[in-house]
Amino acid sequence: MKIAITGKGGVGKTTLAGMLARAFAADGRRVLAIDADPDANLASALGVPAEEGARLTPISKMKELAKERTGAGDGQGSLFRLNPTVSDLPERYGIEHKGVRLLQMGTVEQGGSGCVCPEHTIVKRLMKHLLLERDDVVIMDMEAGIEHLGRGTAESVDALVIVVEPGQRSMQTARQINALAGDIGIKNIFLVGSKIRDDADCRFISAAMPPVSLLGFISLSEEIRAADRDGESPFDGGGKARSEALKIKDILTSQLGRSGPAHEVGSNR
Ligand SMILES: Nc1ncnc2c1ncn2[C@@H]1O[C@H](COP(=O)(O)OP(=O)(O)OP(=O)(O)O)[C@@H](O)[C@H]1O
Repeated sequence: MKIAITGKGGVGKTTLAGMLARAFAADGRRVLAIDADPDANLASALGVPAEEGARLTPISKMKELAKERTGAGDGQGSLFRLNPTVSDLPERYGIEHKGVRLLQMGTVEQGGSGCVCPEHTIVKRLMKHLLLERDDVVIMDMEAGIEHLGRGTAESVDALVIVVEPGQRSMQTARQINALAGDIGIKNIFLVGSKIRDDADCRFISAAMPPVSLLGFISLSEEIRAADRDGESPFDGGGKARSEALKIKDILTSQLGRSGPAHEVGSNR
């Protein structure tokens, strides 16, 4: 099952991605969490201790690896392989925490004149590998947008979860992402309301984007704020945040069970 999480900056994407990853792992699923947002700290949201998280380097920053795998020389415009081997990278460069393997992807700008650098090639190829060839539950924490998903890989995303907070600006971003996602062939698009204070917030979000299925809500909570401060996962707190995340995971699983996955490699167990 491949799940991409996006939404406007600061709405709670990373918090949700971390808790969902932990929720699937708690079910005994093999989970790969991909940090594809340079601003995010998915490691901390997963509860990875800071010193362990510091060991992670974004794949997009591994120049030597990119050179080695693509065979690229030093010179500008030199030729290099466009289909490098990447299947070992999650195990080699990811870290494991409570059943979740975390990989930091980073982003790569395309070169000025539209040229594609070796690092970009590695990231694109790895993304394709994770979406098309891996058997895990893959949870991707993305920037506000879906630039990581090209036409070729977007079709393999089983669910795009757009996180919104109760406000016009995050809903506006959600509508834009929804339109774009439909254009590139993502079939299952869902909404999660985050930082919810009361019933009025729930009603606002429920009414704002009717064609998109709502998976549930994460309450605005002191528990989540304190977990972020202390570098812990709110999933470990055992409070409301955990139960809300488990509920969202169950609804998502049952919704996807109904519509069928976009791409199935094999059994997950
Ligand atoms: N439900 C919540 N209750 C209280 N605080 C929250 C909640 N969700 C997120 N936060 C806090 O809001 C801030 C942003 O959350 P988070 O990093 O998850 O959002 P994001 O959408 O991934 O942000 P970015 O776009 O910057 O990566 C963090 O300080 C986080 O602890």
